[in-house]
Amino acid sequence: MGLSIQKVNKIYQSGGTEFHALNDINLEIEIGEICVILGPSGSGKSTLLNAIGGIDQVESGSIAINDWNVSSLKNKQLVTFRREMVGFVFQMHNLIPNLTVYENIELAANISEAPLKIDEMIKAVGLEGMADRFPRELSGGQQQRVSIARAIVRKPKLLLCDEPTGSLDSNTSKEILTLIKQVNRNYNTTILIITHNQAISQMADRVIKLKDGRIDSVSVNDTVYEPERIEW
Ligand SMILES: Nc1ncnc2c1ncn2[C@@H]1O[C@H](COP(=O)(O)OP(=O)(O)OP(=O)(O)O)[C@@H](O)[C@H]1O
Repeated sequence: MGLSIQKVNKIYQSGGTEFHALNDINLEIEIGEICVILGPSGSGKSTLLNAIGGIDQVESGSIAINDWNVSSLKNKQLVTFRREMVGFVFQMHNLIPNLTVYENIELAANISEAPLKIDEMIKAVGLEGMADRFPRELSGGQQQRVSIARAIVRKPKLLLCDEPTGSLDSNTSKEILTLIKQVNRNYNTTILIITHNQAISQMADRVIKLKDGRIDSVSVNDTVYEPERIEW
């Protein structure tokens, strides 16, 4: 099945005027794909990601993920959908400052019926020995590792990343992308990555370009690079 988006429209109302942030978006993404979403600022990337993740409602059209018809879910079902299906990673990782690494991940694990083991998560993201540190005691890249652990501890089918390397240098970015690739491999997680960095599309199976709230192009890569081999 995978992700199927049909004729999706999103309109924002502000100050009495309407703004069409998404216009007739159609898109098919297969399970286990890494998909990069590119486009200028304001082209609708975050709006699309938030609609897919059930954070935002759309005006019309349908968004279906496996057996979930996201666009028709109501409040309580949306919460269940997000809890069972989706992990989010943002540029600003939104870790809770007065909780340790372990506790930040635990908080996410607690809302799942069968989470992965927190210690194993910490190891998997390369933070062994740092479980008791607070976010302020970590580098930006390490904080992003925690946010990835937090997103995947619930074993989401879909990992939605909004500028996950936006505030990181190129080497740290490659490490984080390598980690995201490992998540994709180990759990067959479908991954969507929003980025301004065209280079990141080298690791994608599918590249979507948005422009003015419309799909400008969709391409499928013949050659998919390992993140460490990306030419930055
Ligand atoms: N809550 C809102 N109310 C009104 N307009 C909004 C709202 N959220 C977003 N928009 C507008 O919708 C358009 C798309 O925004 P969106 O954040 O999806 O773009 P983006 O491609 O992710 O941009 P960026 O790369 O700068 O993050 C923008 O013009 C934005 O100003």
